[in-house]
Amino acid sequence: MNQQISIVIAGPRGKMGREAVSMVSGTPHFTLAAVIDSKNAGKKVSDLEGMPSLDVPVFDDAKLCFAEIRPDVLIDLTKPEIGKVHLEQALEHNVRPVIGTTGFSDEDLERLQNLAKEKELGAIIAPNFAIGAILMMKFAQMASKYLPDVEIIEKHHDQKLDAPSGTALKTAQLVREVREPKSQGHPEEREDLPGARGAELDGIRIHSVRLPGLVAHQEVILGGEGQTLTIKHDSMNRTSFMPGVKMAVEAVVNLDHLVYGLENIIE
Ligand SMILES: NC(=O)C1=CN([C@@H]2O[C@H](COP(=O)(O)OP(=O)(O)OC[C@H]3O[C@@H](n4cnc5c(N)ncnc54)[C@H](OP(=O)(O)O)[C@@H]3O)[C@@H](O)[C@H]2O)C=CC1
Ligand SMILES: O=C(O)C1=N[C@H](C(=O)O)C[C@H](O)C1
Repeated sequence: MNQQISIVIAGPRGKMGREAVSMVSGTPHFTLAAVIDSKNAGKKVSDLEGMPSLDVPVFDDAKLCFAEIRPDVLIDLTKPEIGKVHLEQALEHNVRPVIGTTGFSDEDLERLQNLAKEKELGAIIAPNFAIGAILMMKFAQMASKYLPDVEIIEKHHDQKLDAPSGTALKTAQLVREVREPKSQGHPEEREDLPGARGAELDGIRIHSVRLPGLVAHQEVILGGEGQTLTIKHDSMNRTSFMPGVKMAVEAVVNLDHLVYGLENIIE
């Protein structure tokens, strides 16, 4: 029988938060214990516009919420500067965080990894919860051993705050693990318009597109002599992320350290 897991969601009115509220409240062994919403303290989820009729309290302060509710897991789907703070506060209150919020630097990750280690508490930071996107990243890593010239094009809706996307960064980090840093393109190439060659991580170029109409899409293009390989993933809607969120919640309760990337859970 599945273990009953008590969950708090931060960012419930957001595009991802709404999907998460629906997934958690519809999963028999999950209990939605509270939500964290900085604008609606003291209300119930059922008072929030367009939300399901749930008698679940709304807190504006994460620390207060964790102290009063004592949930097993926090799901954070807010924005970069808030996600980091919530993760730390969750660990301080012995709550295991599942963080979908993107925009973490290498320094942030190291600090948070150390904090989870000190507390011997599970935590997951997942730049992308979609199983197809995780496979796309793994396939790109495998392919870059043989075709080490790699460029990433990520395309998102125009409400996205962070660039490059967490997925593009994670892809570049996975590629970096298996290939030497290298300079791509002509050694004497120049940018006649700054930014024309995109952002760069150890020589891997990342190009970020933001347009209305898009959801979340990424292509990894690898080039070799006389050939290219394109690995592409598209999320058409945000329900595509929910099986991964569910999997992360089920996994984090059995972890005693921070895991960065769901590829470490599905293997
Ligand atoms: N890992 C993954 O697979 C995915 C990750 N993401 C990431 O998830 C995050 C959210 O994305 P998305 O839902 O599209 O964004 P939205 O802007 O739609 O939602 C963000 C929500 O966070 C809320 N928020 C802001 N500050 C706080 C706070 N202090 N406490 C509680 N809630 C707060 C906002 O509320 P308000 O209206 O009050 O500002 C808003 O409702 C982003 O970082 C995005 O990159 C997105 C999709 C998939
Ligand atoms: O903001 C989004 O929408 C998404 N953010 C994540 C990212 O930065 O990679 C995951 C997905 O691409 C959607």
